[in-house]
Amino acid sequence: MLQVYLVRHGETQWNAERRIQGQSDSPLTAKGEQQAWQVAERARTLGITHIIASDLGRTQQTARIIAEACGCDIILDPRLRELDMGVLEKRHVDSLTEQEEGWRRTLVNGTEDGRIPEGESMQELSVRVQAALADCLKLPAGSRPLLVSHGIALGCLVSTILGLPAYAERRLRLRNCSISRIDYQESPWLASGWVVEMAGDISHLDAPALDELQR
Ligand SMILES: O=C(O)[C@@H](CO)OP(=O)(O)O
Repeated sequence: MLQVYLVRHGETQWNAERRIQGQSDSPLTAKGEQQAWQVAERARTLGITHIIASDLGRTQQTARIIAEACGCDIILDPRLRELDMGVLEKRHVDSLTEQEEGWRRTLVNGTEDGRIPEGESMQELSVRVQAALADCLKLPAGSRPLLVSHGIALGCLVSTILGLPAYAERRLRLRNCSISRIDYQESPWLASGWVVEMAGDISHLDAPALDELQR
């Protein structure tokens, strides 16, 4: 049975300031680095064989810390990037105009193919993160990959495995440096496929970050 671990990157400067990142980027805070070391310490005990990370700076920074602890190389995969939030990237969540807030809600509330102008739909996000996950099935037998990605991207992956719409990610709290695990289960009796073993576990963290975009 293939076990895949999912880790959201550590707290960043813009997470702490409640600024929308998407595919824009800001560095980890000191607390974010500490979270990354703590999740790395936990990952070290899990027999991780591959670290596959979104190519954005914050995920690479987190992945480097985990890779050092696990003694693995990092494979970068742009399909694990955060949802492209178009013209709202870099904006403070409390500074949005009524119209901009409407665009954000279109996504959050799951309007079919809703997107922020110049951004990506949840459906598009879902297709690319699922493709990245499916490629884990091509790794050699006995592999145990750990994916380093983002709040909405990982939430979308877990939601869709559960058979929920991609926008159900808002109902899942995946804090910075939380760990989730999904397994590919082959079963003649139950339907074969991905199974969620745990989601959003932060028991290894001394200083969990707030879920910064919650209101
Ligand atoms: O892009 C962002 O602002 C947040 C949204 O949850 O994602 P992450 O911090 O995980 O990249």
